[in-house]
Amino acid sequence: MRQNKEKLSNQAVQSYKIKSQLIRKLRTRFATYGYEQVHTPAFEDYDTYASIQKTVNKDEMIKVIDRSGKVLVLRPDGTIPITRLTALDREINGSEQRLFYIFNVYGEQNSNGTNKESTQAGVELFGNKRPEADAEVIALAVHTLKEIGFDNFKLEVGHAGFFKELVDQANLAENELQQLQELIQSKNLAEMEPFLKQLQIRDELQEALYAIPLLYGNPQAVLEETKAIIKNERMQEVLNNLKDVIEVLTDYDLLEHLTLNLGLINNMHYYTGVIFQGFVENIGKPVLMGGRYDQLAEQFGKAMPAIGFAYKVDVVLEALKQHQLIKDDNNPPLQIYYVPEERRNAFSAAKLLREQGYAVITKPFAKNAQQAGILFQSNGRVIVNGNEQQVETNEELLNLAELATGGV
Ligand SMILES: N[C@@H](Cc1c[nH]c[nH+]1)C(=O)O
Repeated sequence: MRQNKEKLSNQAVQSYKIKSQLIRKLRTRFATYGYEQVHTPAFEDYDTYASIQKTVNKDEMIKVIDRSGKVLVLRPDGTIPITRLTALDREINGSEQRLFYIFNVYGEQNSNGTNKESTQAGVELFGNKRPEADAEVIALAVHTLKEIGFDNFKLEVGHAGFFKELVDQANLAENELQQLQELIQSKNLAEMEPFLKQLQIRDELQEALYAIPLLYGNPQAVLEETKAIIKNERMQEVLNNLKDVIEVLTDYDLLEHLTLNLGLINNMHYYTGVIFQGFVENIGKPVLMGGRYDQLAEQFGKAMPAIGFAYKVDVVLEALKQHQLIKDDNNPPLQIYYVPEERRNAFSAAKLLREQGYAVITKPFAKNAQQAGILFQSNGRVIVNGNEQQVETNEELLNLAELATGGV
């Protein structure tokens, strides 16, 4: 029973608390897989950013001008700065690096265009291009998704190379490619058929593209179906790679959470291998995205394979709210009231309780004010929940504090 439990009326306090609990959970789990936290500045040099290929769309970046007239950009993504940090570190030479970050990214494209700032919590594993590395990172994504509390979630796994190989053969114009991606992403087969018909491409290629949205479901079954549309050696390699990763993942015992989706297309342009997205029930957008990007580090002068993912923390919070998974475990601070002669005693009691981890607010007693908590009154006794009590020892004080806050 929590007698003095008032709902925290302050929305900002409440939502920040929930956000920090989530972040704490992710941070702890990332660390238990051997990942170490790093940070990079929010401001990046625009010129460096603009010169990187396969980065974020320049129009979507938020630019700022400093006093000297230099154009800066607010980091639109976590992977690029972390890759640069790692690539430029001279002490890192081919050795594996497991890093994680929790920071904000900025852009014009975030959440329906209004919210330009969003929090990401991500991991990056550098220096390992084996399927075991892909599986480790995917397993960490699933582990954290489970831990956050969602019952029903799916991790969709695909491959950046698969779609790319097929469309490379089709020689499409930029706008055609864009349209095709959208049709595949929305699995819009009805519109896809006429769209593919009017493209000037071989029948066989049309059929393969039409099949992509259907290559979705149980990993083993999809791997089997995909064999039928393999067009060249490169596509075979992609399929073999996926098969290897799925095989390692089998030993993590989490196949039930995996869906193979060969129509998966991630927004970032740097992906070169396995890609994946985490979805929870009834939320239309992914809560996390990730994949392998083996060529990004080369742009900073070091060849370094890499794979990682990032949670869109704000989307997770939205999902938690919708799934009513937010536990109301707010304990409002304990209030200690005092009459003037008892102020010293009240302060010393508050100090002791704070040292024990209680949140305590002290206030002069006002007659008609609401007084849930402990009142230090003039005769050396206290009133808790309307009952007068004796308090002489520290132990008695702790018992009273427990009584006043509802205890456990
Ligand atoms: N930076 C990617 C996620 C990611 C992290 N590592 C690899 N991919 C994104 O914002 O979508």
